[in-house]
Amino acid sequence: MEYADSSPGNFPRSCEPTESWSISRVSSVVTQNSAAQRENSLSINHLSSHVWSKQHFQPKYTFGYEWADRRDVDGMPVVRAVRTITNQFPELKQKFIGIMSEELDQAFQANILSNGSSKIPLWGTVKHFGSRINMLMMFGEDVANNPVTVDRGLKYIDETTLVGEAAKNLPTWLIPIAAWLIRGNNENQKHILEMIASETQKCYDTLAFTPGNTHRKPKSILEALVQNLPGEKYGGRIRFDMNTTFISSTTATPIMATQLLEDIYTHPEYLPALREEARGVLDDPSANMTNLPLLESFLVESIRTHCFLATVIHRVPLRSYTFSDGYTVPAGEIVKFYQHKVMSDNSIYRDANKFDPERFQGTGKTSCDMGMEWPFWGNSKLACPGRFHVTNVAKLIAVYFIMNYEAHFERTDNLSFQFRDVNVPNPAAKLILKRRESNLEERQTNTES
Ligand code: HEM
Repeated sequence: MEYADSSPGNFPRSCEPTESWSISRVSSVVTQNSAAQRENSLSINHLSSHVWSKQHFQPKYTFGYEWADRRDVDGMPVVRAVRTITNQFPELKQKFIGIMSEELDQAFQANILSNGSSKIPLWGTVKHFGSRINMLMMFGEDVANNPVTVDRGLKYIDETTLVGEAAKNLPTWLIPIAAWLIRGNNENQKHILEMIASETQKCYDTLAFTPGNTHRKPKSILEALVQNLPGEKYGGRIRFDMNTTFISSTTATPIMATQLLEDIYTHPEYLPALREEARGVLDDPSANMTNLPLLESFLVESIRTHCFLATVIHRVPLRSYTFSDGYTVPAGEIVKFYQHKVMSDNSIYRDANKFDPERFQGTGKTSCDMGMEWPFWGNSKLACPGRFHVTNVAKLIAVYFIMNYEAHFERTDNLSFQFRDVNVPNPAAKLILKRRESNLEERQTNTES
């Protein structure tokens, strides 16, 4: 087989051998197109995403409850709820800008230099306001504007990641001790689960008092989910779906946005053209972010070169599975699609290691594409429903920065680094910002015209 490779020695990133919890079942990494295409047409009861998720998240230890497997249902309610809210991007855009503007002003003031410019920690800043944007979309404005909940939510995500790692790497008897050391009395998780319960209750109360509300436009994924599941009030499903989606999605958009900013500000020669293209976008309530060809090309190239998840489409065969070329994966072994190899393949992308901002301009390729050469969002059956929101928000953040600030990095080395199979922004990277006075005039002209 041309690409399939189950030998740990051949992995260029550090994800594989460190998965010690699966050492007895060496992970298979599949990058061959035909193999993955076939997987696409398979029942999810054969190659299970759910079993992999359980091994990855270790819910028994991280969340304190086991997961029911419901993903066989087509049009899963949470997927529909995410799509419903994603479609409201034009209405949510000004609120997203409000959060960003408030937090960037604070970061600017807190890190101001004697010459009037400011040196902000880029990742910490974007992570915080980007996570609030995600919380607004998931739970609504009250939650996103509550600083205690936002703070506890971010701590809960970090703690869950650490407890999950501990559960995968330590002997069973040590896991509760490690979990206690990491999160103490688990106050952050309790706070978030209570918030989910009380917000859910509010949505059901609204539905009960005014049944006509089933048809009103939901203001959050939670409200859309309640409308999709009117009989689930006491079922636990809402808590499961919202908690899992919160943990897995909240910091992903800020990672993408930060890496896009890294790429833009390390290619300053493109700033005039990017600004010209983005003129008016922040003030136009109908602007939908899909008509920015240079920025789109930047984003596609940024996703391709950072490829922040080296592997995707993780599955566990429930019974042994044979790929079209004869390669058999035994039941219980993890299979994952090695997208980093595809994204950096010179036969697909000429001079693949080079960051070329214009590579995709005029090609029709977009950051939301799906397919074997663009597996970033998963395969078609379980593809990420959040992808339109994520790419819209990443572009919105980039436009906000480039229209409002001149900026450069204090140092351009190690802006992102590898941690296992993830390419993460470096928290130590600092961006030096100077306000663009000319932007005020531009915005006034745009509003007048
Ligand atoms: C950079 C950000 C993100 C990336 C890279 C990403 C990527 C993915 C991938 C690879 C999958 C799995 C596909 C598969 O296994 O075949 C997935 C599933 C999913 N994602 Fe995302 N995602 C992101 C952000 C989000 C956001 C912001 C939300 C919603 C708030 C979201 C909601 C979901 C849901 C609900 C699923 C499960 C889909 C299903 O079971 O059908 N994602 N995502």
